[in-house]
Amino acid sequence: MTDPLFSPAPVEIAPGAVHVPGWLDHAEQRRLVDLCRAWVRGPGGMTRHRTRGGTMSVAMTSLGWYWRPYRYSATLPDGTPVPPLPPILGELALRALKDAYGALPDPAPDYDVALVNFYGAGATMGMHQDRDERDDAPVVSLSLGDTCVFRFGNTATRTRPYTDVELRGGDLFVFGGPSRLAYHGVPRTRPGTADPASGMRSGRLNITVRASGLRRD
Ligand SMILES: O=C(O)CCC(=O)C(=O)O
Ligand SMILES: [Fe+2]
Repeated sequence: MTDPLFSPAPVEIAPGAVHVPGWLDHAEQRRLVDLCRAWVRGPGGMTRHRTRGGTMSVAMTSLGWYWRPYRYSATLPDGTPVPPLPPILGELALRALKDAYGALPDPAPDYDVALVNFYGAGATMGMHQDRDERDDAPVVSLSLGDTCVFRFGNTATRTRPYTDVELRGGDLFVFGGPSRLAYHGVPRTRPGTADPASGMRSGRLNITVRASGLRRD
């Protein structure tokens, strides 16, 4: 993606919230899909957490820190330490900021956690804020597999005004600055839309990379 003529163009959805369609090429998508398969087989496994709204339809694994509603911990439920964030995700997050915003903030954020979400057919995610981090670094979201409707709202309410964006496999979405605490959710996915060249036959994966602002001591 170095030729500017072929670079995907960022689209600003709200101040600080940027969608970059087609950000990851097929090889990068396949690499991430393979890594996700390995990560979900890792010590943290995949969990459908119970939240205030009931059991989530999305199955999740955490990397770097363990997330469960509504906090991060340095250990897994069995008491073992959470392995550090895979370096490739920190590197992708910084590249994402450069491409979405045109520049890297100084100092560069210290990304240390990622949540990997798997959406099978019918899975959705209700409107919520990502507010368990103590660092206001932008959230970097990577989508793989099936297309979804990503609803990006405002910081005051779970309801309108919001913008519905189609996120396809390979798309990047970054939200920071005035949009960092905007409500957002996934009201639906579009089963069967995954490009087989991405290495995904069905379902949707989403990886959000975040800076927890927490210290392990
Ligand atoms: O699946 C998505 O695109 C969004 C996921 C999300 O909002 C989250 O993990 O907090
Ligand atoms: Fe979120």
